[in-house]
Amino acid sequence: MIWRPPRASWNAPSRKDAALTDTTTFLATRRSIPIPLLAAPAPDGAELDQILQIASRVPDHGKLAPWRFILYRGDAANDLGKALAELAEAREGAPLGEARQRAESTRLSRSPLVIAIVSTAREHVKIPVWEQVLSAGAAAMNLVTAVHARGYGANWVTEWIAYDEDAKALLGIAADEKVVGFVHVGTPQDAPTERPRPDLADIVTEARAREAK
Ligand SMILES: Cc1cc2nc3c(=O)[nH]c(=O)nc-3n(C[C@H](O)[C@H](O)[C@H](O)COP(=O)(O)O)c2cc1C
Repeated sequence: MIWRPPRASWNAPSRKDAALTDTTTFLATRRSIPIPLLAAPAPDGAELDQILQIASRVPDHGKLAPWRFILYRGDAANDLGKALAELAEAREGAPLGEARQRAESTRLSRSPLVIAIVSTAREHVKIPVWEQVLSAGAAAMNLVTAVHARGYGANWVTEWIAYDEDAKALLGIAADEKVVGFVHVGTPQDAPTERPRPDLADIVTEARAREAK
């Protein structure tokens, strides 16, 4: 069933409460979908534009927009997969086995759409690079959330191609840019199983006032 985002009305307290409940349930139950379960269709046109708009609507100290998105789909995804397989083969100096050949050549076409989130953070007089990178992470998470909110599934991976300069160049990513993630997008063919989540007791502490002298 497609989860439809509530139309929040922030002026009416009763509607607001209802909207927040729905949003909370959505956020509390969202899960990544394994890539093999992401089939066509993927969002496109105005729906994809809306997802990308939401991804770019994130906290961004200094309004630098220190991130960008690249879409891989269709013939381009197939062709770039072949190029990645050739690169892997050249690296290893021997023909890839059948399974490996398939894995590399379908790296960007296992799902109907892959969206790279690229950090374009650079030194700035006021805004630390760290904060620019954090904003890019927020953009990636907003993208994942928006995809799920539209009733599709997403999975955020990096894999070797995120850290290999030759692979990055093939994919249109400059040496001074960093891959935040490749988000695979499609229509879930099955519900994912839940995974263990951290215990709040392990990750939350309460700050205490200093001891009185
Ligand atoms: C930056 C980043 C990189 C990741 N790279 C990979 C990866 O290369 N391969 C992989 O199997 N999972 C990777 N993951 C984890 C998947 O996204 C994983 O399916 C996800 O953590 C599931 O979380 P969820 O159940 O909250 O959706 C990565 C996660 C992050 C945040």
